[in-house]
Amino acid sequence: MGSNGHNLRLVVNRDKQDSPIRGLYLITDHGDRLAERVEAAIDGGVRIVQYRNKGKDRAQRYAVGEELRDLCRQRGVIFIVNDDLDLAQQLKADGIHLGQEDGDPRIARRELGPGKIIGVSTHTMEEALAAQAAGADYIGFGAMFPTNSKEIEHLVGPEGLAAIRSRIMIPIVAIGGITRDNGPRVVDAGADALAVISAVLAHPDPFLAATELGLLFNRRAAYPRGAVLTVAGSDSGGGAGIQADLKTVTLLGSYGSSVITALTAQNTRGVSGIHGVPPSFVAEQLDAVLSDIPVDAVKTGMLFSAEIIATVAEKLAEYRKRIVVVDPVMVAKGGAPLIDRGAVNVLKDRLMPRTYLLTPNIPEAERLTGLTIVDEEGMQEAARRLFRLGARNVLVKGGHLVAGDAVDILFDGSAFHRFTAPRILSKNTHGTGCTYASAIATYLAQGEPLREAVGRAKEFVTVAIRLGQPLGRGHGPVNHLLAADEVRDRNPETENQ
Ligand SMILES: Cc1ncc(COP(=O)(O)OP(=O)(O)O)c(N)n1
Ligand SMILES: Cc1ncsc1CCOP(=O)(O)O
Ligand SMILES: [Mg+2]
Repeated sequence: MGSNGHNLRLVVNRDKQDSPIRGLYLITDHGDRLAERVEAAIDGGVRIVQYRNKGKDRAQRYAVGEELRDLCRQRGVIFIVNDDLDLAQQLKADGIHLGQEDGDPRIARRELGPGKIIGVSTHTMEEALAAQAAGADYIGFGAMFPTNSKEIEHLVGPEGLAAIRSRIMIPIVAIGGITRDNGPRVVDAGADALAVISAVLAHPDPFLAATELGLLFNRRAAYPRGAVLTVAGSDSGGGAGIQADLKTVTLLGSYGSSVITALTAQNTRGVSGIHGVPPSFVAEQLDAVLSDIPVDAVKTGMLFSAEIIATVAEKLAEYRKRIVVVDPVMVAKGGAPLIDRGAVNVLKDRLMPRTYLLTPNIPEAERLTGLTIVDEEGMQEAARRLFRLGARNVLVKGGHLVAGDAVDILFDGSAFHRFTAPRILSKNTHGTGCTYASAIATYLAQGEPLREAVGRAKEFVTVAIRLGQPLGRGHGPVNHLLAADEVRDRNPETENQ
């Protein structure tokens, strides 16, 4: 029976376009709680598991393999055994992965039959061509980067993969030292799948680690690439709220959907009225979107009330959405409060622990931490405190500081990263925060690692402010359209992938 739990013969099409060998490919380690960690990784998006056990105890190897095989079958995940042909046959695995010293793929094909998957480790063009000629269904190719998981003799790098890409018609599975941060180079070099051990199985949260790595494959998807859900209020004036969010997401190349938390009667001069949406209807909107649309990133803006914040936190947990950018909107540009008093504590207690990136401005950071922030040192302390409250990453935006460049500070739990841009003196800045957070969510959904996503979003929002529209008699909106054109022109290579 195939790993999808049916009696369907797994017909492996060797053309890479139709092959199931794509995306995130997990290789097992020898650590404790292996099945538990593998299951979390599968829930996070792993679609191929390679059981790699170098132990001497054959019974133990079989027992662990059986448990993993059953898990993969239950979840419709391909189960491949490393090196050992007998073990692969005993476990009725979906395939085998052979090293250069592990036997002839032609013999493996004869033993396993046409419906099984055969992968071969390769390190050079010659080895890759030979494996392809021998009938391999895919090749492993590496190592991409240095790794502690195995003694490696060949460090070929993404450049080595790019060099063989045009001559290899079967899937290329890149391997060796791959992480969320260096993975884009490997995907951009042409890898069909990323094989990892430690980036996922040594991570304290394998679900999140697999989710982050899985997003990298959106880098090559057709436009609109990546899907972003905004959960925010409606700004009737069109400059902020879900209107700004959907303009940003769409113009930067992703698919945007929206859940509305409040209706505001608003223009460039301020907010004249607010109607909160019943929390039950916010829940209904979230169910409608998250039960159907494959949302890669969620961005939250105005959440209005404690009940709505609790509802959003519950639904993010229910649908296991972890790439969540929370823009803690509290006060409108004109000074109107956009959140009720009790809601701030609920945001800290219920939503921040589910936040991938929190993007407070100075006043919002002060309200959330009780600090008074007058300089970058104060921004760093606020970021640390907000990280300790549960936000996985914190971006404190320095636009409200009066002196010097517009500096934002990103804290990822271990290091600070500065993002600077010339301060632009303009009154047409309505929607800046919404636009910045939505741009970050969009770039994350498109497979940019966090620092790159923040850097590109900072560039986009800075241009949008510079080109802001003198619309209305108050604070005009930032210019999403011309800013998207300008940043696209500056980064043409990202548009052609
Ligand atoms: C997908 C993939 N690529 C390469 C390897 C390495 O396999 P091998 O060369 O057999 O080395 P060991 O894994 O046996 O140490 C792999 N396992 N998977
Ligand atoms: C099995 C293997 N083959 C080449 S590198 C490697 C180890 C990959 O592990 P990690 O993803 O932790 O670098
Ligand atoms: Mg081997």
